[in-house]
Amino acid sequence: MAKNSTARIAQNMVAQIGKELDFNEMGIYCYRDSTDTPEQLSGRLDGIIAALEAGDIVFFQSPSWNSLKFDQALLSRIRLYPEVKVITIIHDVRALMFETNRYLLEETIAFYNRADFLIVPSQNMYDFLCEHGLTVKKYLVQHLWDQPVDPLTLYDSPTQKVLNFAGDPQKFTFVNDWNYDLPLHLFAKDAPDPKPANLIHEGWKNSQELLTQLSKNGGFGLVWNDGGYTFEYTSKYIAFKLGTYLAAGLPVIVPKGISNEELILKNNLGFVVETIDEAIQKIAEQSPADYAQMKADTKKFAKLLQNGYFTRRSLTDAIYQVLQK
Ligand SMILES: O=c1ccn([C@@H]2O[C@H](COP(=O)(O)OP(=O)(O)O)[C@@H](O)[C@H]2O)c(=O)[nH]1
Repeated sequence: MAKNSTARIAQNMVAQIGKELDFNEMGIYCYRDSTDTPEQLSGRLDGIIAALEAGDIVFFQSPSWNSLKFDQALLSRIRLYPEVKVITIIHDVRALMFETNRYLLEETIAFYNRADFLIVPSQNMYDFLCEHGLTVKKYLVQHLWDQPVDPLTLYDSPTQKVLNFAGDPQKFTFVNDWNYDLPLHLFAKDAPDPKPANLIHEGWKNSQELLTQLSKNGGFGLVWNDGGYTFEYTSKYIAFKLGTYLAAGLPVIVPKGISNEELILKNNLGFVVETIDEAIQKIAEQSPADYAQMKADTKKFAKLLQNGYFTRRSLTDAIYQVLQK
């Protein structure tokens, strides 16, 4: 997996928080697994689970980003140990990410059905999976991705009227035509070509630099997409960037229908809008005092993400529940 990929950042973060809770990591190498012979695959799986013992609890971060067949084989190997409990953390559902992957849905749900407990990104995702054959009754909802960071590395900018967006313009093409007066700071390796006048290209930053720069820029963090199939997915998954912005202390702008809409409104963490035009208007109309209040509420909430409490809560609560009838 690419060093900078969001999936990798998220999985490493969960593993790191698990280690802080005294879990042992079973690292999984991401590779072209179709090149393995059955013997090679078997040896590899044994290596991954070498420290596993009967009665252990295993958190399976799904997908491993190898093939579904690989994940199924690994789970079968884990399942050979008596009394093992498997808690599957659904990071991403490949079948829902791209329309061309939809055919994988049934097999993916069959894979989830082999877990004793599920950590799902949202209630929407759980309900959707149930409608398509999910039978696991024990689950909890994760809600947000944490973004562990030392708050002393962050700034407190009073700037209100700017937007920040972390994402590749090839995947989120709306940034290529940014023609609003409100400046948009783009965090991505490549700038759109031609670059819109009010788009400030920040380049790719590592996690710490990104958080620091976001806090320096101030304004709002934007969670947006190009609609269509991707939008259907965002009503069920958790945008990683949402946790990033909030941990940096920035209120957010999110599209209506996103899985964590309620949480954002309830805690005064930003605006839920149907269009970018609406977002621009809301920001234009917002008084400095209202922004300061929103920011203060966001900074209070950010402590949860900065200290990894969403992940800690999910991991410990899942154990608590899976060991009970
Ligand atoms: O300069 C950058 C831009 C992005 N990111 C990371 O990439 C995430 C956003 O990636 P993506 O758009 O793929 O994720 P999504 O929000 O769709 O889950 C951010 O939250 C950051 O963790 C980063 O570290 N540096």
